[in-house]
Amino acid sequence: MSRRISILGATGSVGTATLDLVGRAPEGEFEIVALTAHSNVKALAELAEKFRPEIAVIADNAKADELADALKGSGIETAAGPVALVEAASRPVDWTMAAIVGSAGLEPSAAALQAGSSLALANKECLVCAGEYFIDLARQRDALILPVDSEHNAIFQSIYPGQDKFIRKITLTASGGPFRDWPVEKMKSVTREDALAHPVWSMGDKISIDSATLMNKGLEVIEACRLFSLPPEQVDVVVHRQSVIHGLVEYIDGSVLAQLGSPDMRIPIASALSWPERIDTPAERLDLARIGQLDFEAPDKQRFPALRIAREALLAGEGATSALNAANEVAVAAFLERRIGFLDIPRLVSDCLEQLDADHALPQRFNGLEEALRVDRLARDRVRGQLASVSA
Ligand SMILES: NC(=O)C1=CN([C@@H]2O[C@H](COP(=O)(O)OP(=O)(O)OC[C@H]3O[C@@H](n4cnc5c(N)ncnc54)[C@H](OP(=O)(O)O)[C@@H]3O)[C@@H](O)[C@H]2O)C=CC1
Ligand SMILES: CC(=O)[C@@H](O)[C@H](O)COP(=O)(O)O
Ligand SMILES: [Mn+2]
Repeated sequence: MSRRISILGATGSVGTATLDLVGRAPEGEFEIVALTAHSNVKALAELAEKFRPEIAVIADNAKADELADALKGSGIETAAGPVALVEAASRPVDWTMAAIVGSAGLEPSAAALQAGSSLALANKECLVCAGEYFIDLARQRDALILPVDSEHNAIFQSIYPGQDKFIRKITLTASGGPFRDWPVEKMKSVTREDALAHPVWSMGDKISIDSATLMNKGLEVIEACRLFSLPPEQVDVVVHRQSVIHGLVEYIDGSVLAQLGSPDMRIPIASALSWPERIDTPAERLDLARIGQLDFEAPDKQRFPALRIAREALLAGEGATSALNAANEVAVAAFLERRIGFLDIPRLVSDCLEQLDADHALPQRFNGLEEALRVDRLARDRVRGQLASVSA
């Protein structure tokens, strides 16, 4: 009996890694319902021709005709625009990979859960922006959220069934990013290319910049608190440059269980795709003797303020974490467009949060997705205003 699956963000780093695994599965194992992208029609059409989904959706309305032309005569339905994206994500499937980047993934990922699909959640922004909503929705729909973010998948694999109540703390590892050994003076003038050169993982642009500022780890602390229902003080971060250990769970008896693996996203994706079973992957196997040494150090809060800013937002509640994420997305995009410096990213985020907090615009907890999206828009407008004044 084949499993019906959809991949939201099919053309991205996680999306293509997911399809690599799907392509290695036995014939008939999976029936692909929807593949989606934002604007990369060529890549989406090529994937659609290869994997034969029911529907291929491009989120950018302006690309509707280009996609329809690219798949003309293929027998594959095409659609465009945010409404079509949510519709496609709502189609009844057993399993959905949520691999759209940013808060753009909120509505389609929620639609998949609403339709009762298991949600393989790579899109950490869903939980950063509206974590309580997603957790409640999964409970209401009796749907599973399977963490794909490598650290959270590691924690998920290390929690023995029924023993979550015995957890003393969890630890997320961080590679430290490309600037882990750089003096702050040198960090002032890093280029887009420097920041995208992640020392360990090959990822999409946005998360690569987040890893360089350590905002990724801040987002992951928020993601972990909401996913595993833990208070911030029970979620630790340690810089571990080899990124061999991805996450650790310390229990009240002193036992620490961890998940290790080579830095290949196909391992956590496979874990979510096959759970509660396991499947083979082409990921390189660990050779600890060759690796030789594993290093650990505390994150440097002076050079990397983003982790502290994220933890402060977490304590302030969902309004602050949604605004943090939105402000960060706008600032990262501005850096990638070479409009601001690298160290401006955390500063813009912090300034935006201070302003919105002063305006009492940030609720402690959202009543629904619409409220989260309203705060998202508010924060984006605020940072765009700051950027306009900087570049004026
Ligand atoms: N890459 C990794 O190793 C990891 C990623 N993650 C998380 O997974 C998610 C995806 O990351 P990653 O694969 O690196 O991202 P990529 O940038 O590589 O891919 C993003 C995907 O989302 C699509 N997309 C972008 N913007 C929109 C939009 N506005 N509406 C609809 N679709 C959109 C892109 O389409 P198009 O190609 O047309 O632009 C692409 O398919 C992120 O939330 C990230 O934090 C978590 C852990 C590891
Ligand atoms: C692969 C993955 O899960 C990424 O989130 C990765 O962890 C980013 O690297 P950092 O540990 O440097 O943030
Ligand atoms: Mn991660």
